[in-house]
Amino acid sequence: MLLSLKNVSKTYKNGVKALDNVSIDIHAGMFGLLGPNGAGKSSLMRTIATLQAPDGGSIHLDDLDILNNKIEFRKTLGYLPQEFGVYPKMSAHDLLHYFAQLKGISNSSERNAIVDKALEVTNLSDVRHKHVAGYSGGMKQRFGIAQLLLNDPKLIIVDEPTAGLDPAERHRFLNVLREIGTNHIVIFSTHIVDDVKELCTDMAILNGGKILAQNTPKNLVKALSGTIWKTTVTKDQLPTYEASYNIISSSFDEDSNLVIRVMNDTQPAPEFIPTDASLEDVYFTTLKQEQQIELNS
Ligand SMILES: Nc1ncnc2c1ncn2[C@@H]1O[C@H](COP(=O)(O)OP(=O)(O)OP(=O)(O)O)[C@@H](O)[C@H]1O
Repeated sequence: MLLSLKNVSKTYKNGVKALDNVSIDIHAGMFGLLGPNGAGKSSLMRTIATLQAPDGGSIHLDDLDILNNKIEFRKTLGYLPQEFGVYPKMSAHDLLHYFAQLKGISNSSERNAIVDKALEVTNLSDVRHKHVAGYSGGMKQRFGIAQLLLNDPKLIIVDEPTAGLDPAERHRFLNVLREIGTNHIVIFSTHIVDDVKELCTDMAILNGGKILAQNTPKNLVKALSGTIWKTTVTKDQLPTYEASYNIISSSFDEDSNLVIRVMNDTQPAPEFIPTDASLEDVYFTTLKQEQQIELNS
């Protein structure tokens, strides 16, 4: 299974270029689309979901030209938007049966099996008779997944599902995605680096509507190996270090020391010690390099 985008661009009427010549191949498994607010993630998701037309480019799911075969494509698509509707006071069980009927699954034993499976995969079997309207944020997100699993989609698109979830709910939700990611293409957008680190077999970093990097999280981290250094500084020293070194990030450690991380091919100064590269380093250096290219152009 392969989703292939070639030169996909989108400029909104207000002149914002949300997608700038995006070309990317996405295989079965969990694909993480990582980018800051306004990067173009939702625009890309909506475009792949055929909810908005790009100005140019093509998108194929295997041999199917999806932009010219929307109806056929949508039968194989499960899309969970960033914000989805308000639910009526109906139980998850009844609501899923209702949606399954709308999707044309009229045979009741077939429908029972499909609904039971969707509830099981999303870990909602125990709360199937509770009203969805009263569910927590995380349960609602999982219900959204249960709903899109009803028609056994090949491609699942989930737009920033972990935003606003507490750590336990986030963990539960990521586990559900991990389970369905084994036999579907799941594209999942987030601005949380840890989501991608924990979950994805392939990833891309998007900013300014452009794909800045694509690879497995492991390979991206490996590419930075040997170039990341850290040292502790005082708050007063920070501006001097900022002026002299390529600081990727700064944060406080468990002893409340301010630790800076720097990218450099060789040891920047004697006080720096080498440290393992992280996916966060990859994310920040990629965004920073892009910023520098923009400034120099
Ligand atoms: N319908 C629209 N009309 C005009 N501009 C838009 C529209 N939708 C998005 N934009 C702009 O396009 C750019 C990309 O937005 P998009 O929502 O795709 O980014 P995002 O990465 O999903 O961000 P967020 O995480 O904040 O949702 C932003 O500058 C946004 O303001």
